[in-house]
Amino acid sequence: MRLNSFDEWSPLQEVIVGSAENYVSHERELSFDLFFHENIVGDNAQRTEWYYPRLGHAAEGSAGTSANGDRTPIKRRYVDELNEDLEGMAAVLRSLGVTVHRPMDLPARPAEVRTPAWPAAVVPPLNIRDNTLIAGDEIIETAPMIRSRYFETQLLKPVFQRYFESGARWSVMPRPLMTDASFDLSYVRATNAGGPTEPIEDPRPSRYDVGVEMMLDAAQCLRLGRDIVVNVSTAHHALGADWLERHLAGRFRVHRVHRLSDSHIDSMVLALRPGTLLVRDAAVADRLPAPLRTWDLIVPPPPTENTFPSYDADDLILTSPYIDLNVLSVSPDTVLVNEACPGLMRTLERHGFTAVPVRHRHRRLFGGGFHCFTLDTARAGGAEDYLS
Ligand SMILES: NC(=[NH2+])NCCC[C@H](N)C(=O)O
Repeated sequence: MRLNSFDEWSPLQEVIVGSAENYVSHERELSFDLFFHENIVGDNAQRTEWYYPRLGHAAEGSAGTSANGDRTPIKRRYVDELNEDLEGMAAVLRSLGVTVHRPMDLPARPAEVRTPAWPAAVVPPLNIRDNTLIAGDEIIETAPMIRSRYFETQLLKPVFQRYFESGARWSVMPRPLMTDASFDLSYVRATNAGGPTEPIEDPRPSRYDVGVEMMLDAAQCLRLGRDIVVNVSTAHHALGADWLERHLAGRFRVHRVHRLSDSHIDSMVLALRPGTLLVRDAAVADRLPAPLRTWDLIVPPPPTENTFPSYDADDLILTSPYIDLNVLSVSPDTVLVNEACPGLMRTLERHGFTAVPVRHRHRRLFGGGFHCFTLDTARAGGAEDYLS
């Protein structure tokens, strides 16, 4: 087990696939609403066609959310089917010769954690891409932005420890106190002004307020050998990018992009091989560092509503319909794609890729696709310079 992962496309040797065991509810409180509100506003408010309104009573829940959060239950059928799909994904990866690791499962009893500033529920380690950046031979646990995900990387410890024992570096970005005042609310308030979703409640004062803190998800990053593109939309993201830049100085070049999306960029742009980007829209390239603007762009057909299961009014939709752009490359010419997206598969095949269809039904309910719920820990590529 040697940790080595510098890019998103070179031959995949080892990967962690997330777990949704005992995913019983979403906890609605400021940090959750802020993150998914941003997403739900539509990933980037400048493009109204990317709006997708929050559904059901849960939408009203954010106005009256208690300090400990409002637990919005998730139907057991969805969780069971998601776990079936995760097992199916793992089986496909193994059939392609990839070593698959899994996190510890969340126990069945409702877990709760407490910090000096707040208590929170604990959600399973599903979208493991979000809270850990693998930068070459280093595990970097990023500074979380959602209270119910604060200790999520603890469930990955057995895997991380084995990589560390094999020589990996292992760092943790400073953990935020994550009081309401830790968040820069200006962006989400500006993008919501008069928009279709409810405003974020005023932050509650706390004795632990220290001002805006660094909070940055690894899914805001795109890894390209010795270069890492980082999306920054808020002051708390910018502080996280400052830490990353300082920590990686001399090993990686960090390139900031401004508000490419509200936070995560892996359903906006992915690099499928050197010189080729999969993008939601050709205009995305204009927001990227100059060397990437000359790369070939693959723009799949826009998603259609019948691509997704129909849901009830009380089911919380957590992603845009563009979530299936969130593919996973197992090599520079082979990509795992949601089997419900024949248009995307055909588009990739026209560009010379092998598209491997994999079932993943409820990606909109759990906030992520194939790239989100995997963490590629060993690929063949190295710290190449793809941007010169
Ligand atoms: N690593 C992740 N969880 N990425 C998911 C990004 C989903 C994106 N906000 C969308 O709504 O399409």
